[in-house]
Amino acid sequence: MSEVDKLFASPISKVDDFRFDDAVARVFPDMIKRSVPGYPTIIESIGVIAGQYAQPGTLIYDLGCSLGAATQSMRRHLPLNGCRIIAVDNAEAMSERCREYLSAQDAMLEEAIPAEVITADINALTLQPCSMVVLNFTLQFIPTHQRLALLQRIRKALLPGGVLVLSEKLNFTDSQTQNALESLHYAFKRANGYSELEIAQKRTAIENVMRPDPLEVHQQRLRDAGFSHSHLWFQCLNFCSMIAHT
Ligand SMILES: Nc1ncnc2c1ncn2[C@@H]1O[C@H](C[S@+](CC[C@H]([NH3+])C(=O)[O-])CC(=O)[O-])[C@@H](O)[C@H]1O
Ligand SMILES: O=C(O)C(=O)Cc1ccccc1
Repeated sequence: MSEVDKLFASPISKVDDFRFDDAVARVFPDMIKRSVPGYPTIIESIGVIAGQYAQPGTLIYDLGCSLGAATQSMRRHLPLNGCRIIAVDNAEAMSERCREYLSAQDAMLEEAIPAEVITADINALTLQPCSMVVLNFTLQFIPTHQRLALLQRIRKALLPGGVLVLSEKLNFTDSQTQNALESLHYAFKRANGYSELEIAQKRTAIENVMRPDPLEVHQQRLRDAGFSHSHLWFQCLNFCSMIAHT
């Protein structure tokens, strides 16, 4: 269903800001796997984390679900325990394809917990009581000044014992660390077949729309949002994932 990402392979006279449009949606599985070190491990582990923390009979949110990779993983790992997943994305190109992928999964799995896809802005969505929320590389696309309010709403919706899985690209305040890990990230992309031109043009496309924070900023913001404890459970180069507890 998915194609090879060649979106930035030819010279572009003026690189536009990155958007989750139809062209991106078509190549997204290939793009994210070749761009985010550790992505397959994170996706698989989100299913394992759901197995540990999703409470029977409750709701799980996958916010900024793209094509629903995290939702699919949770459905592979969770028993039929009365849980239900709501996957949300405001990009129609993504949410429409996400519905198709989940229907294909329905046909593959004999029984899976129900999953519904909503096309909506997660900043405007009323969150119902839930035991787990996934923000897998989504918060970095939310304008910085709106991030705390979103985390506060997630914290309020979570039931006692509930968790947030927050995966993000990281920035480092120490320039030596920043340069070393950024350079290794570009080496990772080259090793996955991206050219210097593709790396440079993609970098220009995302620089105004994706703004990574340092780990300490995330940890303080999670505390400010009311989470009692958060910890890193995964890091590969400048990409990480955290679990925040109610
Ligand atoms: N305000 C918003 N409301 C809803 N969706 C949004 C918003 N802003 C951005 N998005 C959506 O967040 C997703 C970010 S991709 C997530 C990968 C996925 N989680 C995965 O597990 O494969 C990460 C990446 O491409 O690096 C896109 O689909 C956006 O449309
Ligand atoms: O490609 C990059 O450099 C990234 O940081 C990750 C990414 C992956 C998919 C869409 C946008 C950004």
